[in-house]
This record gives sequence, structure tokens and C-alpha cells, in this order.
Amino acid sequence: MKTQGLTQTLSSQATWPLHSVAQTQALEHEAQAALPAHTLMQRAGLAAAQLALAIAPHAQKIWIACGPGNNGGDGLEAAMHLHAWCKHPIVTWLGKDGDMPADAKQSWLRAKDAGVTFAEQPPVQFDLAIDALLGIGGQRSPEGLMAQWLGAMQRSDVSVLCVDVPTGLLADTGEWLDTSPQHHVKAKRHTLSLLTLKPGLFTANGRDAAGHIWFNDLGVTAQKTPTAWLQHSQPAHAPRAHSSHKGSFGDVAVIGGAPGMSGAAMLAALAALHGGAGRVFVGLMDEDAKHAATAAHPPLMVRDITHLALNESTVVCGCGGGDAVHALMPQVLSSSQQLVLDADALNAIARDTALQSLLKKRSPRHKPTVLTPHPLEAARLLNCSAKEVQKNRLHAAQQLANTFQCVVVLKGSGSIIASPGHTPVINASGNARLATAGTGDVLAGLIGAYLARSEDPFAATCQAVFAHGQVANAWPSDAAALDAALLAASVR
Ligand SMILES: NC(=O)C1=CN([C@@H]2O[C@H](COP(=O)(O)OP(=O)(O)OC[C@H]3O[C@@H](n4cnc5c(N)ncnc54)[C@H](O)[C@@H]3O)[C@@H](O)[C@H]2O)[C@@H](O)CC1
Ligand SMILES: [K+]
Repeated sequence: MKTQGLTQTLSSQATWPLHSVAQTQALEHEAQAALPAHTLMQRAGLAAAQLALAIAPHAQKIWIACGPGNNGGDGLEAAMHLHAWCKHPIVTWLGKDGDMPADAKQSWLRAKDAGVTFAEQPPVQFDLAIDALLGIGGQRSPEGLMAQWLGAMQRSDVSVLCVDVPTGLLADTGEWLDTSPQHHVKAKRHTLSLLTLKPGLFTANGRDAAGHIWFNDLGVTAQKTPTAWLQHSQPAHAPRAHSSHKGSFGDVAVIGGAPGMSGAAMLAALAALHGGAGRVFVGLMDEDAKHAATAAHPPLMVRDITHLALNESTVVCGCGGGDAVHALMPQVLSSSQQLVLDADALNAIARDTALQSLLKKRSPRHKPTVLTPHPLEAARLLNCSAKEVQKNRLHAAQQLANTFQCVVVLKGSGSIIASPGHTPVINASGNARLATAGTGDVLAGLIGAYLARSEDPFAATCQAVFAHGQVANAWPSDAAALDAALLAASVR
């Protein structure tokens, strides 16, 4: 077993394994059995103290809020180091003598012996706060003193370093233990994930709660298949061969754009074009919009829907389709070689069990399908509420994928890509710039382009989702606001 692990920022690796709370606890037990007692907590505390110095090198007064369990023990260990390094840590601690885990008790005794300052209340002024209240053992909503201390941290402008997990966040799902407004986090935040990276840090409320994420494996290597993978970057596109031609990169056919909504289909089509599809056909449902669309975008081939070669194309269906798209769905589901279903196409399927049967038949016929629901569309397909979907996004995405034998992209902060037989992926790119109308249409078109030139629908979908988010990440802060048209023109 390695010695003290290294604290890393996530940019050093393209993908990261994410482990559930149960897997992390099993790993912790194994490692503890192989190491001298108390080793892991000492490593955790040292890593937290070192990171505190790195993120706030000039901080003198450091408030460390410690909870009753081992997360609090990590905070107490950190306090000892900061004290030894001539900083001024002040610990407020919720543990009770005689009623605490053995590791945390040892740390408490050692911190007292070392002369660390303990206080009943947080200091009025502090330069850095360390949240060591709850980690992966948090099971109920913080209340009383713990809630007060969390509120004080969250109201302060001072940076907060969360040990392992932001207190109150469920490490498996990224849901808050409660929905109280104290979670509107203001301060700059860092989270040091210990032993493993947990999925809840990257999806649902996790990204806002955790801020900048750091990882230290405490010198322990996780061997088990992870619960999910984090996609943090992606390989550059392979260069196009000189001999390639428009047929080398596949045909995408976009179907949608009912009267008044042709813009949505055009966004998807433009994204497919800029995303590298060889040829992009558009079957607009709004007859009156066809001329204008052809004139405005000559590279797109606007056609009658009945003239599209569905059985030779990657079809993107549903963007701006309205209720009228329902009538087209039996043919789209039966004939399309590869298929991306978005928006109104998903709503049509959710309402009609006959369409659901057609969708389920596609996979056995080797016709890959990608569904791109946002949480409400996913809820309609799963016959539950959007709240239930958000409660466990990994589970909801996998359930949809298994039910319909499709690749599923569950959109939202930390989009999830699931497919039967694959470990799900959480996408790390993207930000709130994408929270604007039409970005979902762009994503559907881009997935179409990536699918059209790939043999592996799951990998192609993961790459397209990452590339879509990456445009928002790279968008200059002083440039015009990123709208869907700019996004469609910028995707690659
Ligand atoms: N045991 C060890 O050696 C190690 C522990 N580690 C740390 O230990 C953490 C897990 O420790 P625990 O399993 O003790 O769990 P936590 O410390 O996360 O919290 C569990 C404790 O808090 C109490 N609790 C839960 N919700 C509460 C609430 N709302 N209000 C008040 N009390 C509440 C529980 O009754 C229990 O006593 C990890 O997240 C990590 O920070 C890591 O440092 C790895 C090594
Ligand atoms: K914590």
C-alpha cells in the first residue's frame, strides 16, 4: 500500500472512476485492516491542512467546524497540523465524549493535548472555514447547532474548504438532505474528496455545492468497478484523411420544426453540420418555412419529409416537433437506421404505448437510438415526477436506458449518459451559459453528427455531450452571451 496520497486537481486525467458510499466504506474497511490503526484519518487530516494552506496561504484564523463522526475527526487532525504550522485554527466540535467513533476520539484527544483552541461558537471573524461536519455518513438534515454553523459558513464571503463532501449533500446522488434555502451557497468553495471521488459531487446540486474539487486517495487504490465514470476531457478528433469525402462522415436527417418552431430544427441541423456530418438533410414540418431555410443556409438540404432516406441516415427527430410529430413517429421509429429522439418526440412516446413498443424493438434490430430527455421529459417516460428523477439521476438514466434499450442522455447539471451494459458516465463539461433556449436542439444535432461517423453509439454520445459543454466552458467571459445560434456555429 502506498503512503500518504497526493492531492490532485481533476484536470490531470480524462476520465475518473466514481465510487458510491457503500463502495467507499468497503474500501475504507479493507484499507484500515491492512494499515496501522488511525492511519487513514491522519492522512486525511494532513491532506486537508495542506490544501487549506494552498488555497488560502495568508489565512491566519481558520474556523474548523467538526461534526460528531469521523468527518469531524478529519477536521481535528487538520487542526493539529495548522496549529503546528503557527496558524490559528479554532475548532467548534459537535462530538460528545464517550459517544464517538474510535478514530475521531483519538484525534480529539490528540488535538486537546496539542493545545488546539476549542470554542463553543464560531469566531466572529475568520480567514478560511473548514467544513468537517458531515461526510459520507450524513443521513438526516442538519439542524440545531450544525445548521446554524452551516448557515454562518454559507453567509460568509470567506472561502470554505469542505472535507470529503459538503455537509448535507448526499454523496451518491448530489441531492441535498433537505431543501432549505441555506443551500444557496455564496462563498467560494473547495471540496477535498477523500479515498474515492463520489458521483454526487458532479451531478444534480453537487457541482454548485462542491465548487472546485480536489482528490486525495489517501494512498489506497480502489479496485472495484466504479458506480460511474466522470468524463473530464476527451481525446482530440482524429485528423480527417485527405481521401475522405462527404460520404465518409455519414448523413444526418433532422425532422421537426412544426409551424412556428422551425428554428429548433434548424439549430439541430446546423449543429450536425458544424459537428462534422458529411451531409445534413432537413425535413421541416412547416411547409412555409422551407424556402427561407434553404435561402439562409445553403449547405443544408431542405427536403420533403417523405423524401428523406431514413433507412440510410442518422435521424434526429423531435426538435420543435410539437404535437404534430406524433403522426410521424411510427415511420421514424421503424425505418431510421440510427436515431436521436429529443423534446416532442420523447413526449409523443411517453403518451403512446404503441410507440414505446416500436422503440423497444429497435435495439434487437441493431438500430441504435439515443434519447435526450431533460428531467421532466425523463419523468414522463418513467411515469414519475421530475423531483423523483432528480433524486437519483444515475438511477433514473439507467432505468430509462434499460427499459427502452437505448443510450440515454439525462440533461441537467452533470448530464448523465447511460446505456444497457455500460457503467454510466457523468459529463463534467458545461456551465450555466447553456441554460438558454435552444441549447438542447444543438445537442441533439451534435449527437446525430457524432453517431453518423461512429461505430460505437455510447462512446459517440459521451463525446458529443462533452464537446457541447466544452463550448460553454471555453466561451470568453467578455464575449457576447452564448445563445443557441452561437453555440450551433461553435460546436465541433
Ligand atoms: N474512519 C476513518 O478512518 C476514515 C474516515 N474518513 C472520514 O469519515 C467520514 C465518514 O465518517 P462517518 O461514517 O463517521 O460519518 P460522518 O462523519 O459523515 O457522519 C456520521 C455521524 O454524524 C451523525 N449525523 C448524521 N447526520 C447528522 C445530522 N444531521 N446532525 C447531527 N449528526 C448527524 C451520525 O449519527 C454519525 O455520528 C468520511 O466522509 C471521511 O471524511 C476518511 O478520512 C477516511 C478515513
Ligand atoms: K464535510
